[in-house]
Order: sequence, then structure tokens, then C-alpha cells
Amino acid sequence: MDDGDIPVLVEADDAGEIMTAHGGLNASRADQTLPLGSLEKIPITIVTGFLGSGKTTLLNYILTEKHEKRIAVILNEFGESNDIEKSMSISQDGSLYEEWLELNNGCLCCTVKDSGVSAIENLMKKRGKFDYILLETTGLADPAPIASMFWLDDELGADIYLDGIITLVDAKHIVRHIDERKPDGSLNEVVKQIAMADRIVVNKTDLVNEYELAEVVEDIREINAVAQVIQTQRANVPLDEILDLRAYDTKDPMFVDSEIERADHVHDEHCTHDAHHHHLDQSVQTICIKFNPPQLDISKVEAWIQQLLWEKQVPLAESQVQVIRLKGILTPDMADPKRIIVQGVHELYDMQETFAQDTSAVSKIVLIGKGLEGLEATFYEWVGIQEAYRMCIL
Ligand SMILES: Nc1nc2c(ncn2[C@@H]2O[C@H](COP(=O)(O)OP(=O)(O)OP(=O)(O)O)[C@@H](O)[C@H]2O)c(=O)[nH]1
Repeated sequence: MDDGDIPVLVEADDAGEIMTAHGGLNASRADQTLPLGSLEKIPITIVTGFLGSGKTTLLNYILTEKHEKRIAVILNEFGESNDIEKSMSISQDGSLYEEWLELNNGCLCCTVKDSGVSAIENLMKKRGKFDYILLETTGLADPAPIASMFWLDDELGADIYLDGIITLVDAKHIVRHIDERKPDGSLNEVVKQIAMADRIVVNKTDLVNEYELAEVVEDIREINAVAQVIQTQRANVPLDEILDLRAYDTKDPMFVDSEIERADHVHDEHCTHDAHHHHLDQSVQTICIKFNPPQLDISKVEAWIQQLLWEKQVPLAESQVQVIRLKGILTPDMADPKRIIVQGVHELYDMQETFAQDTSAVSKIVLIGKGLEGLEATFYEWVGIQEAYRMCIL
């Protein structure tokens, strides 16, 4: 190690494997441990994706790429694969990794509430030495419980904020995996990982032709119309497209809004073109509800959200529903710049006030989940949106 490479030490508990590294440009900053109290919250990005989709390749790419960040990486693999993971990561550039800690039952997703938290807490004792955390989940993990832990856990939330979820998919094999049915009828992990994603990296594009690739993107879009889809080989993706997304930030309506525009667009396409899609997993989809009443009763919208998320029932229709991700921007009064940003993951949601930064006063709610067909009609009725202010084509 040369003088510029300052060790970045971390300790971990028995929940995962932690290594740290820093990009080449930041070596001179690495020893500036900031005094306690002056530290800002550290962003964490969850990297998920099915077995072999390219998660390790992406992490190696990020760790060896030149950037301004000092990144701590938590590998959440378990069992035999630890050794393989380790040697693969080190072989890229051994000098980058300052310390490896062997952890015993390394599946953070299974032990997410106990030892997983202490691994993160131990890591946070070293705060000031790094300014970003990447967490790689196992290929079979559902990212939702991990995401919820960072998003709404008050203790962790004091130090860390969830920046976003990156889902890698293998362009060659994804279509087959999306279609796999679990014996108990529950959603398979690939579908869950796509549904939860804020960015979807379609990797291994060298292994498919352009028609196959278009089909992959279309299948992904059918499930998650909100996330931006990036196509890569060897997970070679510009870092500013996957880091610092602030995808769960309730204070940045511009970002939420731009995502919603994407869902909006796809939704309008569905309304007009309808059934030409050959979607493989019909059950999970994205819908966007739009409305612009002069006044909106936020408490009614909230009651609707609660019934949907907590009771898992569509109000009025009383059909079963499973919401995986929810985002929204609501205008309580058209004449006022106040807006309410809504964020939700499974049964958890958060609503916060903000102020409009653009002129649009249209309220929108985007939902990704199962059983959402026809939801708009009952929403309008329940919340009391008159016909003139309903903007979805029913
Ligand atoms: N052809 C091709 N191979 C790739 C690409 N990206 C990664 N690979 C290879 O695919 C294999 C799996 O990549 P990994 O990065 O280990 O995938 P992973 O998601 O970490 O795998 P698990 O840890 O098993 O879940 C490796 O042999 C990589 O070298 C790509 O764009 N094209």
C-alpha cells in the first residue's frame, strides 16, 4: 500500500462480510475523520439481483472506478460462496481492500433485524472514514425487508439513509426466471427484486440480440414502469446513474415526479394500446392514478392507502391486493404550492409536506404490485374525486 492509500478499517458482527475501499481520486481525503456531531447521514445503496446476474462484477467495477467517494461494502453472501466471493473481489485489485472480516452466518436478509443491525452499527463506529455504503444482497433475497430496515428504522435512520435499490438482471436468462412459479403461489424473487428497484441494470447484453433485449426491457417495464432501465456489459454503468439517487427522499418532489412521469407514460400506453403485450408474469404491474381536483382531502387518501397496505384490500372492491412499492405526489389545494410526497414499501408508508417546484398541480399515485387492475375507479369513488377531475382513462 502506498502513502496515499489510508486504511479504512471496519468491524463487523456475525451477519455479513464487510470490506471497505475507496476510489483512486479520494485517497487524500481518507484520513480526515470528522468530529462527532458534524457528520452527515451516510447513504446506503442496496445491490440486488438474481444469482449470477453480475452483482459482484458491479461492485468490483464501482470499487475500482475513479470516483470521489470512500465506499464501505457489505457483502451479504453466505455459506460456501464466501471464499469464492472473496477471491473474486480481491483478484480485481488486492490493494483496494483494507480489511476482510470473516463472519459466521452471513445472511443479512435472514437475520436482518438482529445481527444485521449490529454489523451496520459496528460499521458506523468508523464513520468519518467512509461516505457511502453499498450492500450486496444474496441472489435469492427479497430486498423489501432490508430496504424497510434502513428506510424507517429510527435508530439506523439517525446515521444512514436508504438511497436506492439497484437490481441487476441477466439479459440472457431473466425472461425464464420472471416466469418461474413458486409452488405456494407467492411471487418469485426475481419479480420482487424488479418490483422494488429504483434502477434496473440489464447486464450481459453481449449475450442477446437486439430483439431479445427489447423483449427483456418490455417484460421488466410491465412489472416496474417507474425504475430507469440501464443496459450494460460487465455491469459497466456510470456511477451517477446508480448512486446518490435519493429515491426514498420525501423532500425532493422533483425526483419523485420524474419517476412518476415514466410510469405515467407507460400507463397511458396501456390505456390506449391495451392487450398487445405478451407479459410473462401477469400478476405484478405498475399503475398510475392521476387526478386534479381543486381541493383534495388528504385524510381520505391516507385512509385509502392504509386499507390497501395494511388490510391488503382494495377499498370498495374488497378484492385482495399486494402493494410492493408506492410513490405519490398530492396537491391538497390547487391554489397553494403545498404538496404531500408519499413513499411506501409493502405495509410501510411515509407522507411528508413539501412545496411545489414546478407549476404542475396534478396529483399522482404510482403503485407496483399484484391485484391492481381497476384500482383507479374505486380510488376515485372512495376519495370522492368528481368525474371532471379524474385524469386516468378508465
Ligand atoms: N458474458 C458476460 N458475462 C458477464 C457479464 N457480467 C458478468 N459476467 C460474468 O457472469 C458471472 C457471474 O457474475 P457475478 O458478478 O459473479 O454475478 P453475481 O450476481 O455476483 O453472482 P452470485 O454471487 O452468484 O449471485 C461471472 O463469471 C462474470 O464474469 C457480462 O456483461 N457479460
